[in-house]
Amino acid sequence: MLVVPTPLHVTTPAGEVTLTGDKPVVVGRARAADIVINDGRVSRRHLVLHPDVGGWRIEDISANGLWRDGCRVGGLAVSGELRLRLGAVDGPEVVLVPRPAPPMIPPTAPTHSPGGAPIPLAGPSPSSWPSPSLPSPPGAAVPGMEWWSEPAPGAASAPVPSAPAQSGGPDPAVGQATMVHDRRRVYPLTIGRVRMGRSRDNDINVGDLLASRHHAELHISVAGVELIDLASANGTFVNGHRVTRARVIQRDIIAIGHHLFQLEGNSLVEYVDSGDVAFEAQALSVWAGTKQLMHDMTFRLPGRSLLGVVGPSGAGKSTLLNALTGFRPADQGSVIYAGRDLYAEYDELRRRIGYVPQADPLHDQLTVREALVYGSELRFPADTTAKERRARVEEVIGQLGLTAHADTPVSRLSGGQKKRTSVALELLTRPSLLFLDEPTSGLDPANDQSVMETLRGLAKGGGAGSGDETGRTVIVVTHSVLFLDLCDFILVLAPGGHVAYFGPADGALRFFGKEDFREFAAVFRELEATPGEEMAERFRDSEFFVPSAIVAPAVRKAPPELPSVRQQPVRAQLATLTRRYWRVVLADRSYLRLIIAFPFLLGVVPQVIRAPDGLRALPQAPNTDATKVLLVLVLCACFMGMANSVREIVKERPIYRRERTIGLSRTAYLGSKIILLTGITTAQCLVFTLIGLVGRTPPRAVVLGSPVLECLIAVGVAALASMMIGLLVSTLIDNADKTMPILVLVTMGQLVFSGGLTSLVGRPVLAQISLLVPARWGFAALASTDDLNDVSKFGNETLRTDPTDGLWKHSVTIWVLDIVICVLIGVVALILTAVMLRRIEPKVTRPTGAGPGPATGPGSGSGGLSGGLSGPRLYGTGVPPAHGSRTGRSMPLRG
Ligand SMILES: Nc1ncnc2c1ncn2[C@@H]1O[C@H](COP(=O)(O)OP(=O)(O)OP(=O)(O)O)[C@@H](O)[C@H]1O
Repeated sequence: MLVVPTPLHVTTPAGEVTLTGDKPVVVGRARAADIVINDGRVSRRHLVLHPDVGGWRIEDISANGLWRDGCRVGGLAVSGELRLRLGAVDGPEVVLVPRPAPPMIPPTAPTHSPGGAPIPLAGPSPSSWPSPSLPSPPGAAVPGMEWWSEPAPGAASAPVPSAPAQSGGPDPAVGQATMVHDRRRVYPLTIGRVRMGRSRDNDINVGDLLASRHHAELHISVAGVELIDLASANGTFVNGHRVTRARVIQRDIIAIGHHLFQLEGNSLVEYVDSGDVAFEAQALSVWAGTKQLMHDMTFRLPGRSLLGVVGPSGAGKSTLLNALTGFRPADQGSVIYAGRDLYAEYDELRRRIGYVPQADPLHDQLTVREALVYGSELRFPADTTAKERRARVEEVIGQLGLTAHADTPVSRLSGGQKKRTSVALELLTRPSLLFLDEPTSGLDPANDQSVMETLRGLAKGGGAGSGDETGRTVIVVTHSVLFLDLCDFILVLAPGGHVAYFGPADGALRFFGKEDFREFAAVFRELEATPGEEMAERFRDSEFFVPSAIVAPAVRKAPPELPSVRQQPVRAQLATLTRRYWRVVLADRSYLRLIIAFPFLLGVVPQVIRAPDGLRALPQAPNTDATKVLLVLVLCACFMGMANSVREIVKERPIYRRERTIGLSRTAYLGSKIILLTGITTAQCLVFTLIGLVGRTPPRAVVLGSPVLECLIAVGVAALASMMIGLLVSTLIDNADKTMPILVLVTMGQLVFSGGLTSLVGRPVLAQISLLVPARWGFAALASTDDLNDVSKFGNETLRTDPTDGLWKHSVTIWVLDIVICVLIGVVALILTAVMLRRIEPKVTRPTGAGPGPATGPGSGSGGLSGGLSGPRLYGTGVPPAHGSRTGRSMPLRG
């Protein structure tokens, strides 16, 4: 007979669980703790619960101790109910209640589920909850599922009878309270499998385009509930983290798209994140080195709010936007969405964020509908049908009032319509939070007003029965103040990232003593002239400041590298992007005409050179015309290749940056460029080389039997390698205007280092540099085919004193070497381009070493808003906190 350890019921701010295992359990703030309590007063590893014979023992391993009834206590044995505070007299409470021991179990007890398969025992997900030493005996409670009714033998597929929460099990009502979203449906669970997904043949139909057709499966047994992701495109999440397989217990939040599920009693309750939830910034501070860019930024927005963020240039608006979106998380503080920590659960919650950058991420050549269709292909799982995507596209077109312009190219839209198209692109995935960076910049007042009205409409939603029932939180950073009265709340930033005002729009006018927002320019001047701390102090001392809560600042460690949010396999993305790129090329008629005319026009250039003797060797004189013809050939090809590509990435920067955050694959993006540009450049080279070589073909081939074919290959690889260099340049520069001078410079460099203008043999530095230049190798391959050493009589003491060039040798090895090295240069340029592309991608994690960290944080820093209070303030909105406020929220237990 084995002794089953006495169960211990543990209640913490992080949730409740009954421990039945025989291994010690660590409670602390560290993510690696078995029970994680996210509170600054709790040590990373605060206490250990040791199972002992006949009970449990507590070991204190904290810095600030365990507190009981106002006194610090050391290690204790748990004999009855024990209430402890961690880290301080008023620290988070842990309640320990021993439960009656289960019956003695014979060692031969079954170790398998009724179905026969071994089932991992339930516990907090994802995996490392200490599991009991023995399986649950028949009739006994299952760890983590003590509320679960035991099925009758053979009743595996029968519905689990509804059972009231037993003592010791979590109260279903409490679990319910942790969820602030709309409760939609309750699914009674049965022992067996429950499949969830978008398709109607699932047990639970998830009506969300972000869900895959067959998305995930719940395996329910007496031992617990296991969640298995069915290789979904968009991922299955438990408590904010993507999982492929995880055990779930009460209060764990399972997320599939916007649909959230929780075990409540013996049912699975579905909630839908419709966007109508509170959003809070809590004590956000950002540093760049030792400079603090943002000070204790704290505010709370109820659901369906439109917030306008204004402030003079350099006040910190972009810094705030980056912190709120998680693109560049704050060094200190939290962003709370629907009661959940955005940074901690970013992997899941980032998918609820829509972000419209200042530069519209749109291809001018595409129509509104085309832009949205391609956008939907990139954003939705590969198993969505074109019909499903099309329906959503038409829905957002209608929602944004773009129906009349659906087939208009983006280039012909007004500024306001263009901005609405960018917003439509974001709305495809129904984000609950929509951020816009200066959407009205450059717009006339009429368009400015129409965009702001659109944003207000998006915040409020269309009401019951509409396609957009509940609205969302919309945060707009703007320089334009004319229509700020359309905002529900205004956040005025003072230089240094201080809050100069936060509250209702009309309150801002009264606070700054203005009649109208048109007078707000004077406010900006005042903000620029006054230290940020002083402006913040003024606001804090005013009647407009509503301190509604005090929260402890949370110092954040750098978030881990997150997996990609890719919805589509790379191949599918490659196909979509290539089609879109091709459509863009076709739609731009003038560009299309140019790339078609290019090879014909350039092909004439070598023909202008008089070469009566063609490319052949003359018996008694050097044929200098041959060198000129070959040089012009290779140079035009290099120019053409680079000209094709040098603007391609820089002109699409805003699109690339935005699409990267929604899961665009770098490989697919670069691949689509390479495929199309290679096709265009190769076709151009074919035409151009054939025209250029009319009447002047090298007499003998080296390798392939056809001198023309060899010339085509030599010209082609030089052009393609130059094209890759063009892409690299396009990645490195930040402005398309810089492409022209760089193109000229690089082409001149290719001319000098080609070896056709002047001999590079025996010229140390020049010779080495030339080895990196595609024109050098392309020209060498042409020269090898033509045997240019002989044709130009190099090395012939009596006719030309120039030494022969080893790379021009008319030999198979040398010709192949020339081609291979030229190809390698292209490959290296491509690899560098892929590496350099990272530089222009939005950063989603804090750079290591940024900011002085907690030790020199706000408490010991410049003072700012925190002077006088024990923690940063939460500026209330003047309205009651939404039901999603953080207070009372249970954090999930982590394994
Ligand atoms: N990496 C950095 N290092 C040092 N200072 C920085 C850094 N990034 C931003 N800043 C400074 O932080 C302040 C806030 O910058 P931010 O771009 O957020 O302002 P902004 O209000 O968005 O300005 P604008 O309206 O001109 O876009 C500015 O003074 C800026 O110079």
